Amino acid sequence: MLQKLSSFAGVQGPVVVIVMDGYGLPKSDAGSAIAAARKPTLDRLFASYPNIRLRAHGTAVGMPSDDDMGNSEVGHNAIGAGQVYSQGAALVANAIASGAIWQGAAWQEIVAGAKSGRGVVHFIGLFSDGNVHSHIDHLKAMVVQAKAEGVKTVRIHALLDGRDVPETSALDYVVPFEAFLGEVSDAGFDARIASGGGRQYITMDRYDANWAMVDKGWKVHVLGEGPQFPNATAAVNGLREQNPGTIDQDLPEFVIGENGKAIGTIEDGDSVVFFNFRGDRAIEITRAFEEAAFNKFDRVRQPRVTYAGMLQYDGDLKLPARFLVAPPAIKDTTGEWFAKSGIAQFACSETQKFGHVTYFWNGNRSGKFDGETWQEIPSDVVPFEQRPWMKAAEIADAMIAALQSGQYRTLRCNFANGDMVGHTGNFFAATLAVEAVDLSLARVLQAVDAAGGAALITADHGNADEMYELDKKTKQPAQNSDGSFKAKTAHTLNPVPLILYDNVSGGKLGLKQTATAGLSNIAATVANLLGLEKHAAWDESVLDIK
Ligand SMILES: O=C(O)[C@@H](CO)OP(=O)(O)O
Ligand SMILES: [Mn+2]
Ligand SMILES: [Mn+2]
Repeated sequence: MLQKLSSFAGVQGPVVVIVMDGYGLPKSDAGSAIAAARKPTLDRLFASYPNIRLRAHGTAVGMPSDDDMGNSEVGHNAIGAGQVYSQGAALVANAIASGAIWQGAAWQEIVAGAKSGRGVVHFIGLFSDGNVHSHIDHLKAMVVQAKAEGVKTVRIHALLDGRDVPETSALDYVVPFEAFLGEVSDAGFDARIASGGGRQYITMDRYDANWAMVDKGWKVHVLGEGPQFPNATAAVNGLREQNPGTIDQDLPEFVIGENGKAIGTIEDGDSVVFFNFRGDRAIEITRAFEEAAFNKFDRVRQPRVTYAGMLQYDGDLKLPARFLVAPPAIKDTTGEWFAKSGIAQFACSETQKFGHVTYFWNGNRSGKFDGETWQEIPSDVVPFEQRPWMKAAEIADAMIAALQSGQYRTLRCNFANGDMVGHTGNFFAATLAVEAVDLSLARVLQAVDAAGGAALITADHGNADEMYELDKKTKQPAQNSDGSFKAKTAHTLNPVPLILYDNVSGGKLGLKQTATAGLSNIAATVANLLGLEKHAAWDESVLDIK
C-alpha cells in the first residue's frame, strides 16, 4: 500500500491523466500544426492553469543519447512506471558493444539452428537508424558475426521506414547496405536483401488493428510471393516510379528474384531473427512464426524455424520464447501500486494507441492489475490524413461515461491524433487533428469538473509540432528543389507540456518547474493528487502543495 500524504488529503473526485500523443512544444511556430490549429481549450489551459515543460526525449526517457527523439514506448513506460530505465535501443547497443549478445543462448541457437539446416539466417525488421523500433547498426553487427560463426547464407527482409527518419530516405540505407553486403559476401558467404516493403504497408501492424498487413508481409518474406526486382535498390526505384508521391512507409511489397525465383523464402531448418527491439509492432509477426494454432490469416505453410526476437516483446505472454537481449525489467509501476492500494483505474484509447495506455503503461505487460478496467475504441483502418479526427470524440464519450459512473479513482486516456496524423506529413490534416483533440478535451474536462476531479494534461513526445524539416541555418521550413516544403513525418526532440487542470483545490495546488523535470515525474504527481506518497522507486512529484 502507498502511504497517505500528511500535507494533503487528495483531490476528492477522480484524478485524470490525458496524453495528447505527439504534442510537443516547439522552439518556433514555423511549421507547427499545433501553432496553426484553432484550439481555444488548450489556449485557455496554458493561459490560466499551472503548466510546466517536461523532457520527453533522449536520456530523460532511457534512450542512448540526447540526440534520440522520444517515442510512445519509452514515453508511456516512463509515465506509467515513474522511472527511467535503459530502454531496448540502449540495451541492445550495449550487448553488441560488449559482445554479451553473442554469448547468449538465443544467438547461439540461431547460429546452431541454421547450421543444422541449410545454413540460412533471415533477419526481418525496420531498416533505418531511427532507433525507435530498431537500428541498422545492430543488423550490420549480426551479419558480420553470422559470417564469422560459419553461417553460409543471410537473407534480409527490409521494412522501409520513412516514419522515424526522413520520409523518402530509403535509398540512403538500402544503397550503402547492399554495397556492404556485396563486400562481406564471398565464395562461402552469400548475404542479400531478399524482400521488403513499407512498414505501414506490410508486417509491422500493431494491436490487432490490421492483420492483412502481416499477411502481406508473410507472403513476401516467407513464401516469396510478390512483384520481383533484381535487388532492393531497383525495387525502391521501381516502386517509386509505379507509385508516384508514395512515401517510404507506404510503399508496397517487393521480392528479390533470380531467374524468376525468389532468393529468400523461409524454409524448414532456417533461423529467423526479428531484429526490432520494440514490441508493439513486433508481436503479430512473432505470433505468426510461433503459434501452432493460428487463425489470423492463412499462412499456407508454417516453416519449422529457430525464431528469436531482438528483445522479449511481452513479459506476460512470454513472447517470443527466444530473445537475444533481455528487456528492461520494469517494476513497481503505478498500475501495480495503485492496484495494491485499492484504487480503481480506468484506461482508454483507440486501437492504434490502446496498448500504449495499457501494455506500455504497465511496463510492457499485457495483463491487467486488480481493479483496472480497459476500454478500446476500434480505430479506422484508413490513411489517417483522411480522418484526422480519428476516434477522439468516441474516446471522450468513453471517458465521460467512466467519469459519470463514479467507479474510478483515477482514469487515463490517449488521444492519438497529433501523432498518427503528424506521421502522415500532411500539415493541414495535422492542424485538424489538433483541433479534434482540443474539442474532445473540452468535453472531458467538463465531466472532470462535474465529478469534482482534477486532470493532468500532457504528451509522450512531439510530432505535430514540427511538420516540416527545418533548415539548420535559417530555422525556417526547408524546401525541395521544386519549392515545396520538405515534410517531416518523425517525432521531435521538443519538450511536452504538463498542465494541471484543477478547479477544486482553491489555488492550493501548483506545478514546480525543475531543470530536469521529465515524463517520469508524472507518476508521483498523480499519487500526490490522490493524496498518496509516491513509491520509493518513482521519480519526484512536481506537485506544489501550498
Ligand atoms: O508508429 C510508430 O510505431 C512510432 C514511430 O515509429 O510512433 P509511436 O512511438 O508514437 O507509437
Ligand atoms: Mn506516441
Ligand atoms: Mn508516433
